[in-house]
Amino acid sequence: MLKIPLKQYGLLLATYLQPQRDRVFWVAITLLSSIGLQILNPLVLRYFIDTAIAKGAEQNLLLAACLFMVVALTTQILSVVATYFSENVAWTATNALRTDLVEHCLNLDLSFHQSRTPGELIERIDGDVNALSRFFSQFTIDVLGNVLLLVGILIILFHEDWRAGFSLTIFSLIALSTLILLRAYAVPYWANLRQAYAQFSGFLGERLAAIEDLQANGAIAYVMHQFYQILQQWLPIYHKARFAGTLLWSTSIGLFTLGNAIALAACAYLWQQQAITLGTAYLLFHYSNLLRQPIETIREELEDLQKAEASIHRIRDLLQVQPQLSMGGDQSLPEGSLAVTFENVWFSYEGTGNEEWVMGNGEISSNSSPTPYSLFSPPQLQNISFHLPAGQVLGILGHTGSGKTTLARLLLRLYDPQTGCIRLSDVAINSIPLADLPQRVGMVTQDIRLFQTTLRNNLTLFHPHISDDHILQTLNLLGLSSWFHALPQGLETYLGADSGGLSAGQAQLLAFARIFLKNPGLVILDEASSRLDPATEQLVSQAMKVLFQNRTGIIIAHRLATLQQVNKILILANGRMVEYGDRQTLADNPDSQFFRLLKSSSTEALV
Ligand SMILES: Nc1ncnc2c1ncn2[C@@H]1O[C@H](COP(=O)(O)OP(=O)(O)OP(=O)(O)O)[C@@H](O)[C@H]1O
Repeated sequence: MLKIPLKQYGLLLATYLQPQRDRVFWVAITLLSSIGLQILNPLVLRYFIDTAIAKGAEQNLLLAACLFMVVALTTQILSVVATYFSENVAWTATNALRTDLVEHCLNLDLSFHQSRTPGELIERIDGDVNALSRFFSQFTIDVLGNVLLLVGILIILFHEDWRAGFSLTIFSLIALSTLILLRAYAVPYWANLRQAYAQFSGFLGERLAAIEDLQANGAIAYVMHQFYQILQQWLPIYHKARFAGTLLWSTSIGLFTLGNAIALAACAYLWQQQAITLGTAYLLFHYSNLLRQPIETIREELEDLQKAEASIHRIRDLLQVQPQLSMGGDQSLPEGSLAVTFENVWFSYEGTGNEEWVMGNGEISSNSSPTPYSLFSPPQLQNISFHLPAGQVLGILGHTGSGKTTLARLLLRLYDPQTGCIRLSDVAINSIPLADLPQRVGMVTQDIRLFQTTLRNNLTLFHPHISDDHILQTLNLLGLSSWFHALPQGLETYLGADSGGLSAGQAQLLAFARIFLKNPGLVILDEASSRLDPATEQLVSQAMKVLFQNRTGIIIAHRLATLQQVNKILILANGRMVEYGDRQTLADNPDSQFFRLLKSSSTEALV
């Protein structure tokens, strides 16, 4: 039963097929013509047989033979053309839908993305859209065309002899309904198999992503053990699905053999009664064969419709999800470095909708994994207030989970605080257009992502207007020029899946260069907690100095050395600001936490 009103199918088809109506028109014309010709050709053959038996004029026989061949050839050509057009229509429509979905997802809030795995979204954008491809290209025309073909054949059969028409009509109805019923029986088995396959892919993907940890911990044997277990569970599911499929296939063969038998019996009877010619007997038999195509196609299309229905449902749900962050106002930030002010800021992830992204039928949407955060946990940031003057650098310290990254996320408006206000040089950040903020605030995260593309694209993030000279100057400034000159193809060097063999420190330097090219007024740096070799550490420290020149900086610090570069210190504990002040003043004050941290002089104390 359809769960989606017909109107919605219509809307979807109209949205994505309207722009290419000319092509759709040609798909319809070619498909319908090829169907018409398929009905016509047996009639030509009957004429040929009957004329030959009646020893008719040779010229007529020749004409009929030529006509038969022309029609057969044209049918083939038409079906190739129809396939070409419909593939084009499907590609264009599904790509347009894919583009809309990708753009939509990329614009959704971080809280949405953090509440689901990338795999889920890939399945929506790729799997579901693929399932719609046939729906776009052929569904309406195919169903309509094949119903017409079926009705056309039956009308001709009735016209030839009502008994043949009647018996083959009953046969068609029984065949169609049996196949649809059997398909319904087979579906759950196929669904189980697909589910098992999805689980297997998920298992494999997760393990491959963690290969370094697995090898380092000697966990390969454990993974292989789980792997065998999954394979063992898979086998019976596969057997059942294959059995159901074979049942469907053999029933279909049996049914159409029965159809042929009915046609042959009708022919024999009518021939005996001298009610039909030999040509007509052939015609009846041929049509009974021809019935197979529309019956099977209609069944397949109905099957596809069911798949498409589930996909449409999920895609519609995804498109209905709207960003919860406001787009911001129309104020602009002053040029140059930016002062940062937090005024009584409270923030909790629980209010952001992380757990509310439940959509529609709940298939993709429900937060299937239990939320790791207690519903009653205290806010992740509590009453944070501080002022960082423009051009100064702030070092944030605090134990794991104390809220350091969260504070940085608020500055980029990846989340909005529930109460309080954040200002950049006296302008409230929610009054600046949301899209403008990343141009003025740059952030280097711990987990630097390099893309599989050229070094230039990785640095400019595909902005074409940044000149090569500017890039080279930046690399030089950050102390990367000797590394750069060792690259085989300079800026065109392709960074592959292993990020071009870059070390964590080098990747960090590239991320600095990215930020430098944007020239923001505030730079937030989530320092890598992993240790760097002394040479790279030196390079990173130098580069940091350059990066913070004439800019306001915020460093989530993990190393004592970094703290020498900062003007202010903020210490967080469980989301609360336990200390804020001038670095030097705090370092000189034996009662301050910072003083104690410095005394302990261990890097572990910082994180
Ligand atoms: N997306 C999220 N949804 C819900 N809670 C979150 C989310 N991200 C972080 N938290 C929680 O918020 C708290 C603060 O996390 P945050 O990442 O800001 O800490 P941190 O000080 O940066 O820690 P670390 O030094 O380990 O990066 C933690 O309790 C964490 O579990």
